[in-house]
Amino acid sequence: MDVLIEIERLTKRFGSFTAVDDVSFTVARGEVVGFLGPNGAGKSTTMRMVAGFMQPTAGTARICGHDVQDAAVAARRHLGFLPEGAPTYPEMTVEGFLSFCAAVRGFSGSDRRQVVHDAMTVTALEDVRLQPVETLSKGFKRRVGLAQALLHDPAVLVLDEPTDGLDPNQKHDVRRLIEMLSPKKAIVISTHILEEVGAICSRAIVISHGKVVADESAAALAARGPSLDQVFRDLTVAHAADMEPAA
Ligand SMILES: Nc1ncnc2c1ncn2[C@@H]1O[C@H](COP(=O)(O)OP(=O)(O)OP(=O)(O)O)[C@@H](O)[C@H]1O
Repeated sequence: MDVLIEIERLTKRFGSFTAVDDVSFTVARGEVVGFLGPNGAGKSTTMRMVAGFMQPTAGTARICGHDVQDAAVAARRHLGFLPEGAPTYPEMTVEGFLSFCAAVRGFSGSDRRQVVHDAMTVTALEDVRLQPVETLSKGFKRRVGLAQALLHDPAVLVLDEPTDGLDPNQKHDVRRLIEMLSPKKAIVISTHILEEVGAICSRAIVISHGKVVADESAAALAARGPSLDQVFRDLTVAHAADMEPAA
C-alpha cells in the first residue's frame, strides 16, 4: 500500500479547550477519505495542521514521507490544499490569481501559462478568467480555490468542504473531477454533507469533539444503520452524551 498521508496522534489545544484530540490515520494512493463531523468537531483544525498552516500542540503529520513542520517546503510540494472559504487576494482576476499561485509554486514562462490553463479547464473557469475573484459567486470562488490546489498536480489533496456553495450541477462536476483524479492521488475531503460520502468516498472517518469515532469503508458505515443520517447522529450525538460530565 502506497501511504501518502500519515497522521500520528495529532492534537490541538486552544487554551484549556481541546479542539483535536489524539487523531491518527493514514491515507493511501487511490483512496478518497471523507472526513465527517458536526459543526465544531475539529475538521478544519485537523486539515490546517495536516496542510502545515497551523502548528499542532502535539503529534505529527507527514505528506509523502515529509514532516509538515520539519520539512514544510518538501511536504507542500506534494500537497494541494483547499482551505475553508474564499481565496485570498479578492481583487485579482481569476487568471491573475492562479498565475500568481503558479509563480509561487516555481512555474515560469510557458509552463506557468500551461498549468494555469489546465487548472482553469478542469474546473471550468475559462469564461470568468478575466473577472476579479471578489465579483464571483460563492460556487465559482470555491472552484478558483480548487484550481489553485490542483495547479502543480500534487499527489495529495486535502480539500475542506470542496462542494460548499455549489449548485447541484457544479457539485456533480466537482465529484466527477475528484473521481477522475483519485486513482493517482490520496484525497481527504472534509464535509458535513453525508451524501458526499456515498457519492465519492471509498472510506469515511467520523470525528466528534475532536476524537475519531469511526474509521471504515463508506459501505460499512452506511450498513451500520437504516440511513447515513441516523448512523451519523448515533455516532456523534451518542459520543457527545458520553462526554457530558456526570450530574
Ligand atoms: N483559533 C482558534 N481559537 C480558539 N478556538 C478555535 C480556533 N479555531 C477553532 N477553534 C475551535 O475549535 C473547534 C473546532 O473548530 P473547527 O473549525 O476545526 O471545526 P469544524 O469541524 O471544521 O466545524 P465546521 O463544520 O463548522 O467548519 C471549534 O469549537 C472552534 O470554535
